[in-house]
Formats: sequence, C-alpha cells, structure tokens
Amino acid sequence: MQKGICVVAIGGNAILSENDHGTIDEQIENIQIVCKKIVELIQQGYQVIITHGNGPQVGQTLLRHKLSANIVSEGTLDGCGAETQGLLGYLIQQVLRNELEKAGLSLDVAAIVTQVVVDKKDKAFQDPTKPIGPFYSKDEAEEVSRKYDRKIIEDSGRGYRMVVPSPIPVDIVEKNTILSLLKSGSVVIAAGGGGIPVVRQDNGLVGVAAVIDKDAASSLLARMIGADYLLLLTGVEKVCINYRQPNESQLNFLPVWQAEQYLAEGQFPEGSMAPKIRAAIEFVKFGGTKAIITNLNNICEALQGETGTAIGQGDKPTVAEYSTEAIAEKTIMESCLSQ
Ligand SMILES: Nc1ncnc2c1ncn2[C@@H]1O[C@H](COP(=O)(O)OP(=O)(O)O)[C@@H](O)[C@H]1O
Ligand SMILES: NC(=O)OP(=O)(O)O
Repeated sequence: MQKGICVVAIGGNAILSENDHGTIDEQIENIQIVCKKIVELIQQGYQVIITHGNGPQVGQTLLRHKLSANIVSEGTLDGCGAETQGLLGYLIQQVLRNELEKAGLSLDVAAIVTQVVVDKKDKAFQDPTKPIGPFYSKDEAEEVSRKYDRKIIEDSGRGYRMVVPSPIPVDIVEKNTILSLLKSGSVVIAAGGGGIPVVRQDNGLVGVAAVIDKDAASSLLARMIGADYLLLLTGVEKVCINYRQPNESQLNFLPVWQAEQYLAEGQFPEGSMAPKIRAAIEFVKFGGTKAIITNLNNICEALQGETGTAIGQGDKPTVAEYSTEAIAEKTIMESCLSQ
C-alpha cells in the first residue's frame, strides 16, 4: 500500500557527530543506521527521497584546501560544497543499495548533483550565519578566525564554529530530473548540503561562496515534488524548549502557530534548530501532512507518532483557554513530571 512521499533530510552533524573523530568509517556507520531505517520505510510503502547536510564536512573540506593552498590550487566554497555533495551522495547511494539488496529489494538509487539557485542580493552574503566545520574551544576559535579571516559563533552550547553566508534557496535547477527519477520508482538523493549555491546571470548559472541550509532546501524540494512528510533527522530525539536550561522540556507535537511563537521568542538558535523549525513551518503551511524532527534511530517510530517532535496544523487556543502564563505553567508541570 502506497503511504505517501517522504523527504528524509539527514543532518551533517548526525552523519559526523561532534563525538566522532570525523573518519569516513564513522560516517559510513551513521549512514548505515539511517539507511536500514529507510529500507524499513520503503517496505512499509513510503516512497523516499533523501537529502543531506554537509556542515561539518564542508568546513573540513575548506580547511583541507586552506592547509594545502601552497601546494595545490585552492578551491572555492561552492566547489567545496560540490565535493561534499559528491562524497556523501556516493556513500549514501552505496550503503542504501547494499541495504536494499540485503532486504531483497531491487530498486535503483541515484544521487543527483544538484544546483540550488539563490538571490545574489540576499542579505546573507553580508551577514554569515551558517556554522560549518569542527567545533572549537574559544581560544582555538579566535586563532582560526584570525588565520582564515572568518567570523566565529558559539553553536548551541557545543563549542565555537566558523560561519559562512547562507542565502535562502529559491529554485532547484535539477527539479525535473529529480521528479522524473521519482516517477520511475528510483530512490533519489538530491540537494545534498543544501545544494550547490548558484546565481542566475545573463551568461547563465554561476557558483557563489555560500552554504545553503539543507533544511530550507529540503523543505523547498518537498514542496516542489508534493511530498506528504518531511523528516528532519538530527542529533536529538525531540525538540526542546528552554534547551539545556534547568527547565528544559521536550515537545511531542508542535502546532505551527506555537512554533512561530517560540521562534519569535528566540527558543531556537539560528544555525541549528531555528532553520529546522522554519523549514517545517513552511512545509506544513504549504500543505504537507506533517514535518518531524528526530534522530537517525527513530525514523519509523516517529512517523508512527511514537517519538520525535511532529510539527503540524493545530488550532490556536483562545486566550482564555491558553494564556502565555498557562502554557508556561503547563510546560513547567510537564518537565517536573518527566523528571
Ligand atoms: N531547542 C532545541 N531543541 C533540541 N535541540 C536543539 C535545540 N536548540 C539547539 N539544538 C541543537 O541543535 C542540533 C541540531 O542542529 P545541527 O547540529 O546544526 O543540525 P544537523 O544535524 O542538521 O547538522 C541538535 O542536535 C541540538 O544539539
Ligand atoms: N548544509 C547544511 O545545512 O548542512 P548541515 O545540515 O550539516 O548543517
């Protein structure tokens, strides 16, 4: 039974966790976890399209280029994005094919080199916000910032990272190819690393120095192909409010109106959880059934509503039913009960 189209977006930090050493073998192991789950989804009747991040990987690639700049010619940031899209696309394509074969399924898997169009006037080019590469201590980060002339930010209590411009994705150049492959029954891997950022000029497409947020690109792709579900896989099982605070509370269901309210209150940091929440809101507002944020292990359970944070339509309660104070009180009660 066909259960709908599911866009599965795998976070770069989920593929290369800050606890890992960054080896290819560790990345393959993490990809194996998610691919086994994707095979289960396919067996259950979902049609799957895979996207992935590249934040840690594209930063590593950029550093590699910088460190060898006196030996070989240095690459561009869009080129680094293309390198990571190729490498991660290859790993996912290989691991997924192996897992499908083990399960006795003969489906084609194809990773598409995907260019994503951005606006050259996007203000993100003047204000870098996208964290990439390794997590540093404050002292290391200051040295990296001086050495490579890059802005550094603190990333969700995990350490300091370089940031690069992250313009809004406005179009996916290879969308028709992706759609044709989907229609033919292939499992498609697309818009890796948010897609290779390009702008349209009079003489055609040209790459630009940026890293597009893969959650934003995945949401755009999900809307373009009319997906039913958008799964954003990352390092946490559920989204929290008051993240890493004594009154932290996990969310099971987040209606769009409340997600917007929490975003406005600054509950979700830029560069990590905020882009996921925004991508989920855009998807649901466009007509997607639901968006889910969870970790690699819980894809199937989260789709069945057993875990993860689901973002969906939900009626905003009246002020009398649910004042801000009442919501805060309920949150505190829930967090006390869960301790
Ligand atoms: N409110 C929040 N709830 C849960 N996790 C959060 C929250 N705010 C920040 N985070 C952190 O953000 C991470 C997700 O962002 P990031 O690692 O950039 O994503 P990705 O896995 O796509 O690379 C989570 O693993 C968690 O460490
Ligand atoms: N490009 C991108 O958003 O990568 P991450 O998901 O790894 O941050």
